[in-house]
Amino acid sequence: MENRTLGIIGGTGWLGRAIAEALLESGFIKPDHLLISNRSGVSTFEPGVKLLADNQQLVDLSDIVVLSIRPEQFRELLINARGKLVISLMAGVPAAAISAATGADVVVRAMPNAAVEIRQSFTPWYGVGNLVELDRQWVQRLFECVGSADEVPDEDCIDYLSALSGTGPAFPAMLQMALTNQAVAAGIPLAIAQRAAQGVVVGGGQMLASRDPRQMIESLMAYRGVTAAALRSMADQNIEAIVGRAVQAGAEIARKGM
Ligand SMILES: NC(=O)C1=CN([C@@H]2O[C@H](COP(=O)(O)OP(=O)(O)OC[C@H]3O[C@@H](n4cnc5c(N)ncnc54)[C@H](OP(=O)(O)O)[C@@H]3O)[C@@H](O)[C@H]2O)C=CC1
Ligand SMILES: O=C(O)[C@@H]1CCC=N1
Repeated sequence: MENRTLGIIGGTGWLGRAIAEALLESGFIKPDHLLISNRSGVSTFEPGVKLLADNQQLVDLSDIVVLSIRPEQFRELLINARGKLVISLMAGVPAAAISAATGADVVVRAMPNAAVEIRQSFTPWYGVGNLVELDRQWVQRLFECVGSADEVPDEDCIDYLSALSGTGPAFPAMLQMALTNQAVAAGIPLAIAQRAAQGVVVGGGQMLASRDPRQMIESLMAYRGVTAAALRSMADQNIEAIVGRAVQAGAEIARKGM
């Protein structure tokens, strides 16, 4: 299983590059079993990792092919991947469209997020076609090299989770900006507002790595003071519905196809 060659089309991009680096660092893939392709010919990988200009050559030399290009770039991609396991990271491109365009009978759709950079992505994935147990385990282990991963029960979960977890740092970044901007509007100096908001998002996020969010909220609400007033205001304005609509808006784009 470890001797299979993995080819990453778009392996010098944001996701592809971080995943490739993690696979090499963890020893999951040896440099001579990793192939990368892009259009520009620019790569900063160690010399053992082959950079190819020809996507079909990458496919022919690979057992497993990862598509880590943007959906609009996929429309121009011409490859025949019949007989290969194709793993797509693309948002909003259905497995059926990938099969039709590449000839691959077995397609895995996976949805990591930008936290692959720090090996803390959550990656849901779903296989279409006859994905054998060995490949299933391989895919799971591959994405565990960049964080945690789960096989999900159907392809629609991928479209929904593209908006929920594929967006990665986007929601926390939005919260951090809102906290900063509102603090500045309330008269707090900008640098202090920025540090305070970052402390909330980063420090709070790190605590939640090992704590249950409901218990955390209940513990802080028990003071019946500042936190309770702030959170009650959010609940009164139905924060869950706002979050739900935001995720649905993203999921609709993924379902509609890009
Ligand atoms: N970034 C994110 O947070 C997330 C991204 N995704 C999905 O992952 C996919 C990749 O995104 P991301 O890594 O951010 O994108 P990037 O734009 O960073 O990377 C795309 C890569 O593809 C290469 N490329 C483009 N066209 C071709 C081609 N025809 N043949 C070979 N290589 C090509 C580019 O290199 P060059 O220009 O040299 O060709 C580049 O290295 C997208 O489909 C996106 O939907 C999913 C979840 C999160
Ligand atoms: O926004 C996008 O389309 C991609 C997929 C999920 C995160 N980034």
